[in-house]
Amino acid sequence: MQEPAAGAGDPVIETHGLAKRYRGGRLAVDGLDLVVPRGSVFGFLGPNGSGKTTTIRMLMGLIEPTSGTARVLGEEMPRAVRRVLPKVGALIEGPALYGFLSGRDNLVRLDAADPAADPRTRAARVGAALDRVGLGAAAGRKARAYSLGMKQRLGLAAALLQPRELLVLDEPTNGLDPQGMREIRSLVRSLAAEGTTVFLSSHLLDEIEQVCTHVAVMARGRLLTQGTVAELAASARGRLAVTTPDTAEAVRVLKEHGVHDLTVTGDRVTGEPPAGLAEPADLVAALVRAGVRVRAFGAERASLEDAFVALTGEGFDVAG
Ligand SMILES: Nc1ncnc2c1ncn2[C@@H]1O[C@H](COP(=O)(O)OP(=O)(O)OP(=O)(O)O)[C@@H](O)[C@H]1O
Repeated sequence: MQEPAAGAGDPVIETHGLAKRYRGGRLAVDGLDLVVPRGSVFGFLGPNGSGKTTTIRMLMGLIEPTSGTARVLGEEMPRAVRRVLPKVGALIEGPALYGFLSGRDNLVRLDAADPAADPRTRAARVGAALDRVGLGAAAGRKARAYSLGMKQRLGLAAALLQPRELLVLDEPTNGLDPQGMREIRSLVRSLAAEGTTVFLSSHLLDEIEQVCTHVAVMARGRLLTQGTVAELAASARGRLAVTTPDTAEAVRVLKEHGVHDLTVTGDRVTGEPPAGLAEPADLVAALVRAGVRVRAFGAERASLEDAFVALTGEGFDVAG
């Protein structure tokens, strides 16, 4: 059978008006238009309950959308699920592992369940996947003795048994300690460097900033924005910060010049610059003219967190 191949420039995931209402519930996903470029590390960011897992389930053909369409690797889901899924490695809601089997035997069992996997090359394939995730030395230990991070890596190894065009990882670092998180992140980076598109959901902003090239932000089932991480961070302007012993006078002068949302912490005054501010140095000159002793002045770098707060008016669980 001729398979319609997705071209190099086509998005790996594209949805139009994708929506899901669970029986008796409100819209868990509401009119989602998502475009995931090939070669990106795409962060799907949103607080718990914002609809990330529901979206991923629809993308993987595990549940039917209530309305709208989803294309994955150029094909309509869930209609083409059997053609698409072999090209996608997915880690959704923790890997299904047998605790009484070793890490290696878990992979052997999964590989054997894949009708397309050649049994003659199984041992080599399993060995390579274990090495890929750094579990080569622990391959003979029973999976129930694995740490959460090791289990997660074993799940990734399962997703990597076959070469994949796309990896879909639902909260891959959830519940991991910082070391486990670092391991998964560095694995994601190296997979991306080899050309695999990675779509990963997370409720952690700094995780997205560290590993992703692109981001889509979800809240209450709706997509707030999507684009490159750099674009989104640039859309939020950084705060101005002045270090001075004359904080009260500094606040007065800054307010006069349109700086708002001013806060004072010790000898530091920070605030939102006015919309039209072209030259922050003019503010320094004004402060100095008013006799404020300026010890330091700077514009803090806008983070993805600033952008998120600007979008939603809400704070965010940054470090997890
Ligand atoms: N099987 C289900 N039946 C009914 N409602 C559901 C079901 N699964 C999820 N929901 C609801 O849909 C909404 C979105 O949930 P979803 O799991 O997609 O969010 P999420 O962003 O992935 O959050 P989390 O990270 O907590 O899984 C929530 O209000 C949730 O309670």
